[in-house]
Amino acid sequence: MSEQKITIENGVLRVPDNPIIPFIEGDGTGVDIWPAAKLVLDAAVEKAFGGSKKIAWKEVLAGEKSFNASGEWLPEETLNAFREYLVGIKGPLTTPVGGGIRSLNVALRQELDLYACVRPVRWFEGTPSPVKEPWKTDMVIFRENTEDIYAGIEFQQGTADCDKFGKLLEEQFPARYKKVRFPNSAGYGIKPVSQEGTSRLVKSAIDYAFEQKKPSVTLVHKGNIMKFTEGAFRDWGYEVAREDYGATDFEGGPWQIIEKDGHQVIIKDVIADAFLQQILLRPSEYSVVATLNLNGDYISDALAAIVGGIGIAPGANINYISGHAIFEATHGTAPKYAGQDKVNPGSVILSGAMMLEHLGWQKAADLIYEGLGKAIASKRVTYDFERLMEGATLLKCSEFGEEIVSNM
Ligand SMILES: NC(=O)C1=CN([C@@H]2O[C@H](COP(=O)(O)OP(=O)(O)OC[C@H]3O[C@@H](n4cnc5c(N)ncnc54)[C@H](OP(=O)(O)O)[C@@H]3O)[C@@H](O)[C@H]2O)C=CC1
Ligand SMILES: O=C(O)CCC(=O)C(=O)O
Ligand SMILES: [Mg+2]
Repeated sequence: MSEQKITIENGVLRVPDNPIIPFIEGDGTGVDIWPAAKLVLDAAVEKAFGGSKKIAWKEVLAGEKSFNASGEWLPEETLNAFREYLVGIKGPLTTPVGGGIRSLNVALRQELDLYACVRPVRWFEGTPSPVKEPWKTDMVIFRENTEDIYAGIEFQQGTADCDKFGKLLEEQFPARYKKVRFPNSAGYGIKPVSQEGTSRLVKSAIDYAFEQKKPSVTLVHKGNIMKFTEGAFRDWGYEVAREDYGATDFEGGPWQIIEKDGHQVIIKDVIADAFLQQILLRPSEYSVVATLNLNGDYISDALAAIVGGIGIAPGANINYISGHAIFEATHGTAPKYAGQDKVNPGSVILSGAMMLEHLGWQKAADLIYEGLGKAIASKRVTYDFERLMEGATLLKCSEFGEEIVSNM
């Protein structure tokens, strides 16, 4: 078997039996999680395909490991590897609050134009949950990944640039400038939201809903307040449903309905704050969720908490057109646990299972779901679950990986 690149032809991935897959170990708990995840992914592929398929892992550096080695946080070589090999996976990377480097996670998404952050939220039987009926939460978040305030256009209070920007506002847009409550001590952030960015994200959510036979796509926004960004997201979302999918008014509108190949998908919308209470009160009304970058960040952690926490919340950053994808957990580096072989490796493992599905290696992904499900059901779990379960056995991060493998 020779190591080969994954390629894309006419929008279809061509996956060799021994694909080269770049990975970033990650900062903080990355050193604990990555080896456990690799063990599980390799074992699942081996078991599913009896040795006829195998991932050729290629380590690429980013974050603290890279900075210590070369003085660079995100080397061009790493970006080029993800560009060249199309599909990769990563552990979490640190982002300092306030000053310092901007998020490397966000930079990777922007550099590769990975416009859809796809985060499925499902409950595994036996997982401890703060709600009474966690099985009713079964959603997939499509978070716009390249725009919104994550574009990083900010002006720091007290700098010459900030003064210049304030002056521009004052001179060119005096009525709006008057609305700035404390102009002499304000910093500013800009929130770009475009029709192109919205349309491609909402399309990927609608396509997914048809592929997976889901009943609805809900556009989550705060369009009552931010009319020309969040409100425009809603309007453009409905527009793409009508213009690209032939959607028609549902019960008089603005909700829409699309019918295709014997399946119906309702396109609806909800304001973000109402949505955050409804996911606790009426979760079964929501299925696929399309939303902007910041809303999606908040919503993914909130939904993860309902089904067991960010320790088992997976994700993928995908450009459905170019074929580029980087799979990664929803959680961060959890620095207080770094190097303790303690945290739950489930998020990166399930992100890896999503990657295997993306490669068309469903059999291997299913083995991971089976192994993880059985490990949780037998109450042999890491600290985050053990502390909430009665009669559970506490496992280390590495032991939980081994437990999944032995349950495949
Ligand atoms: N995509 C990425 O790489 C991301 C990176 N980050 C970065 O990570 C750093 C730390 O961020 P922070 O806000 O503390 O968020 P984290 O997600 O790292 O941690 C918050 C809490 O979540 C729980 N948690 C996190 N990971 C796991 C796990 N694997 N298993 C079980 N529980 C887990 C822990 O809860 P408890 O204390 O209850 O045990 C932890 O204290 C920051 O630099 C941030 O910018 C953040 C999010 C995503
Ligand atoms: O990049 C970061 O530090 C945070 C990213 C994040 O919170 C997320 O991807 O959910
Ligand atoms: Mg987040």
